[in-house]
Amino acid sequence: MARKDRPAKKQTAASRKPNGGDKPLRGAERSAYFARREAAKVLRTVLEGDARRRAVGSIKSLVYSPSIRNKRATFALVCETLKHLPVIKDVLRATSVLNSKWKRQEELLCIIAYDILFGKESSATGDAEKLLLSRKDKLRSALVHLLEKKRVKHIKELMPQCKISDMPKPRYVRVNTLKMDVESAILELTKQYAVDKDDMVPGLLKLPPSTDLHKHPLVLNGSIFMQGRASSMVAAALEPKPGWWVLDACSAPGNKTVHLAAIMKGKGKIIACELDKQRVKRLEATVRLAGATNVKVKHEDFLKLNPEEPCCSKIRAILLDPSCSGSGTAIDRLDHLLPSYAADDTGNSDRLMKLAAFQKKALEHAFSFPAAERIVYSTCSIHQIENEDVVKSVLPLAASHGFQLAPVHPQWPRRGLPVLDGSQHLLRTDLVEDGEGFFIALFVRKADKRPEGYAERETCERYRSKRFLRKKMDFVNYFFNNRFRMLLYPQFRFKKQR
Ligand SMILES: C[S@@+](CC[C@H](N)C(=O)[O-])C[C@H]1O[C@@H](n2cnc3c(N)ncnc32)[C@H](O)[C@@H]1O
Repeated sequence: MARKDRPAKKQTAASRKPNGGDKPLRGAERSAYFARREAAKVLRTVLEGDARRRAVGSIKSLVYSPSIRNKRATFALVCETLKHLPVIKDVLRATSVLNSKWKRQEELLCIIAYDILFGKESSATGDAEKLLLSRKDKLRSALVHLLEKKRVKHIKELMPQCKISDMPKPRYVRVNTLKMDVESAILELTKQYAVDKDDMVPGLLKLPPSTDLHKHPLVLNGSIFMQGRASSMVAAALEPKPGWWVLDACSAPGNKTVHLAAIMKGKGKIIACELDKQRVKRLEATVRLAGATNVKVKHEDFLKLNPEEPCCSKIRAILLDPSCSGSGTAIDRLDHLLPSYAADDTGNSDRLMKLAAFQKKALEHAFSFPAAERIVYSTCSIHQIENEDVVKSVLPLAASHGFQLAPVHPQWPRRGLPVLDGSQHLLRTDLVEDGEGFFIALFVRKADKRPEGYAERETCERYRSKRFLRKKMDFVNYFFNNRFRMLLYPQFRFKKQR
């Protein structure tokens, strides 16, 4: 093919030569240049999603997508820039850098400004770098001026949200006893790590902070699940018995569903209800991976499940872990670095009130399941409005169905906020002390408070199964008593049997 006929090579960010392409960049310089551009792209997606309160993905998932080449450097740049973002924006505003031409590349300028002000100074490899480096002194004096104005000595004093995230947090894994026993899992994991058994949840193991198990064979084959301590307390608090019918009302991605299946030793039935179609796929994948054959996935709105339907009327335990603000796990997802986090922090935003209204409705619906004896309500939120307030608002209805609050993991030291009767039964985990903020409430219905119909139905079921057994025994006795006659006179077989 003649040279001029060859299709032009598609230019990617990495193949394009920065700085007009006259001088090739050295290795480190080149990777820093591209990491800044990749970080700017991720930062833009994250901030746009946050502004619309519709994240395309978490920071981690965006950085770890295949299109990002330099993942470590990009991740560090995005996180550090986000931590310093309000300060960086103030400095850029004070130095009038963000004119109409550069406004369109605001995220890139923020990344470079971070490097100049707090990181390693950028090399003058691109136009944006050249612009900010030419104003380096102005940027630095604007920062000094800002600190003086806010009456702080160090920039860290302006970033209280970063103190929590710097604390090391142990890695917890839950052994999936449907596939592997706890001792074998410990034996395997201790080949590489220091492993301790958790004293709260059976089968939960504690490993050193920042242990990376994402590619560990036991994780990949579903023998262990990377699940936090507080999250693992939820299914354990429900204590369903093997053989029960159980409902996981809002179940994707299914971590608690498969924990329930393990507690029930794979016996009985779990109905895993999920509204969101995409998340149903993740739920199904989790169930498959765990080998939880007694789980039936239902793509449905929990609020529309009819408690009188045959499958629902048998349900004896309900786990309700509805959508919530996620403020208790925001640190893991790095949400605390986002601008919207500060807005929600007051605990009274519109969004929180809408979530609380849904949570209340869902909990009220759970009480209407006729055979339900135990209901666990949980959130990964630190806000009272989603936790104690929801529980308090449903107490009269709960009582009218014969439910009352019961202690959740009584040995745990942190309990509910004292804003309702029975708050000592509620469980809270603390964002700082425990590294995550969860809330768990357990409602138990006394046997004598079950609706009349249920007691009758149960008696009826018991009666039916007894009658079936009796019939079976009659047949066996008949066969045994008449075996010789049957062999000699084939026409005699079953003649007399009704
Ligand atoms: C906090 S997550 C559940 C996490 C899950 N329990 C686990 O541990 O893996 C809440 C889930 O409820 C689902 N959801 C929200 N509203 C629902 C509804 N009305 N009916 C069923 N599922 C719902 C959401 O799509 C989301 O997947």
